[in-house]
Amino acid sequence: MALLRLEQVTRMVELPDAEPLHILRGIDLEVEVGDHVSIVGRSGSGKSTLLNLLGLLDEPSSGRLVFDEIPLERMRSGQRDRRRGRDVGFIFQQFNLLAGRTAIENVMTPLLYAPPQQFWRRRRLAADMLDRVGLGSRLDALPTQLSGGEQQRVAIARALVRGPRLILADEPTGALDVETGERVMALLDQVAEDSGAALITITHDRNVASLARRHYRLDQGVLTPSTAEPREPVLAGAAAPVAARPAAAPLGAAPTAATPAAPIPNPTTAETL
Ligand SMILES: Nc1ncnc2c1ncn2[C@@H]1O[C@H](COP(=O)(O)OP(=O)(O)OP(=O)(O)O)[C@@H](O)[C@H]1O
Repeated sequence: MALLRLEQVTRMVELPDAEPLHILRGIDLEVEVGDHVSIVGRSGSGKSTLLNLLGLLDEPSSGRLVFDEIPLERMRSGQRDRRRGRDVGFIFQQFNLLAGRTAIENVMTPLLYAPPQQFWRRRRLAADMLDRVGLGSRLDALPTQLSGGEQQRVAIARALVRGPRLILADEPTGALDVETGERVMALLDQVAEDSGAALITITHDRNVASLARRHYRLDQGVLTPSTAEPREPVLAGAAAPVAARPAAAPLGAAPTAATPAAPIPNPTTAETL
């Protein structure tokens, strides 16, 4: 089933005393439930602009965007905000964790609208999610006490705690070294798949892109399907090459056949919080 469909979507901005700037041109994209899509593009190709549309943060200048069978133009802004809060999880290059808040407090943030009496339930959901990304023993660590890879795993837990149907990862490994980035990406791919979420990874890193099942290239606002580019050779001392779906076990709590995954918080449960 198509979770997200873009049909001939454009995005244009009017500039004072200049020609309009056509940032996105006739974008067609369909993302299924459980899909993993990579979008690769150079700086200035329109990636952030596209991400804002995919995340229901912005509207197309023309064309149609349909989320979960509902055309964007038929959603009122409050409905769109609720959809975004409930169904879309964002992961950014710079983690964007709240300084001075512990790992578990950060992961609980998307659940904060819940009534105060549900505090322990929210805490349990957040703790389960942190356990799932291998940080079950670091619940009370502050961001400054965590490595870059660990901070990104907290950000992944935060993005997934409400059981979103779509995860948008914008250069998710951009602030990490090659080895840590590959392991974090493998984990993200795995938890997204386990929770049945669609994952769209926007990146300039072809190794990160190679994990996706479908590949696109964005060039001057034009999106075209592409094949996976060959992976970069791995430098001496860096991580061993990973397969298309590498095991994330070294991170700690990733599932294996012998040790099944901790349950992903049930979206419907999280939704009712
Ligand atoms: N509101 C705006 N007004 C004017 N120009 C804009 C606006 N938004 C984006 N642009 C321009 O549109 C182009 C695409 O911007 P966008 O931020 O989407 O690129 P990007 O691929 O995300 O780049 P990067 O990888 O460097 O972040 C850029 O040339 C940018 O300067």
